[in-house]
Amino acid sequence: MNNPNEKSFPVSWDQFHRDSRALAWRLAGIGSFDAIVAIARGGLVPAAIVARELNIRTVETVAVKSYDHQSQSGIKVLKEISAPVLDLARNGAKILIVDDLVDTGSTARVVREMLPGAHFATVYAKPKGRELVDTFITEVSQDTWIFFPWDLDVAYAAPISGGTD
Ligand SMILES: O=P(O)(O)OC[C@H]1O[C@H](OP(=O)(O)OP(=O)(O)O)[C@H](O)[C@@H]1O
Ligand code: HPA
Ligand SMILES: [Mg+2]
Repeated sequence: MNNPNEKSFPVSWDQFHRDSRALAWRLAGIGSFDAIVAIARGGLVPAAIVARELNIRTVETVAVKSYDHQSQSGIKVLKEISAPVLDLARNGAKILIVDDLVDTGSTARVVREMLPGAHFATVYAKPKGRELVDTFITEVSQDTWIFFPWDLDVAYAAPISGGTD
């Protein structure tokens, strides 16, 4: 569904840390949260940064797989939200769901159904999924693939002119 992606948006660790901190600043202005549910795996890193900044100690995971490399496959929930955290939500606790990005919105839709009253936050958003997110930092176009720092390595880059250096 996202292939081929015409543009690429590589994100360094430094940039990702800054953007995740910016997300935490924005969330701090919205209210307080009792627990975070990170959507593993991509949501684990921003969730750790947001948890540190907002001093949230209860951090739960839900594992959802929707992509094989850049191709969207069927959505699979590999680990559900634990009963104690679902109970917290039922008893009125404020839950913050964190993911790295929303693309088509399939993952967000599935996790929102699990926690209907929760606040959904991502660092990046693409237009198709944007409406499913309450708070995000940076929007990129739908035909852009975001490369996260944990998927990258330092490598030679050919000169823009196309020649050799
Ligand atoms: O809005 P969508 O079209 O659902 O795409 C967004 C989801 O896709 C990626 O996860 P992925 O399924 O690749 O698993 P991962 O987090 O383990 O890398 C990303 O981390 C989001 O969770
Ligand atoms: O643009 C993306 N980058 C990384 N993972 C993704 N999963 C869905 N879209 C993306
Ligand atoms: Mg993910």
